[in-house]
Amino acid sequence: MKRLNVKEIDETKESLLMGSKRINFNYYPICSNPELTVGVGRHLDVSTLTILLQDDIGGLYVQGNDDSWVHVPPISGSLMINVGDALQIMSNGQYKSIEHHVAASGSKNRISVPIFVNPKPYDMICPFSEVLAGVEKALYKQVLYLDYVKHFFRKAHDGKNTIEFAKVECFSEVCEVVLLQWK
Ligand SMILES: O=C(O)CCC(=O)C(=O)O
Ligand SMILES: [Fe+2]
Repeated sequence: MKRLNVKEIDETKESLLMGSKRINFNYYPICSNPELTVGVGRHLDVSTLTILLQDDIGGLYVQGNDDSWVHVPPISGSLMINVGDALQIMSNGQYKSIEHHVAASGSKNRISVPIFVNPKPYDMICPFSEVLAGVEKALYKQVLYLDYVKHFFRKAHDGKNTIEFAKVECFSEVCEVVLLQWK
């Protein structure tokens, strides 16, 4: 992961990047009016990375640059890999989690089984000291990963707003985070 500026993934970083995994089973029943239905509302994943084996049905949309939705081409057997919020935080925004939503299909039932690769629940996450080297400020503060996940599940799917929870709000907090990193 070049943009994390780390040469080696040691045990601590391994735990932070991939210390726990979670699997979802999503079932989208066939729907005669898919445009009138919410499959999964717009959201960001809280993971480091999300891995999803694709089928040939489709329905996953990711946010494009100009606020448009781009349909992920359903290439059966391919892996879709999404960056999640935890990696955005730990990379100080060098990797961006991507907003997405899912629409039901008008012709087929669909099951999706995303694998979420996450920090451990009791890991404190914040931008890696390596990414902060030479950088003016930390964009995100230290948060307990479990608190972040709880915050996510407390809110309805609400697009980009989940990551606001970890944003540094004032300058003194920036200094604190940077100092902690250098100790
Ligand atoms: O069903 C999909 O294609 C993606 C599901 C999803 O975004 C999720 O479970 O977080
Ligand atoms: Fe998702």
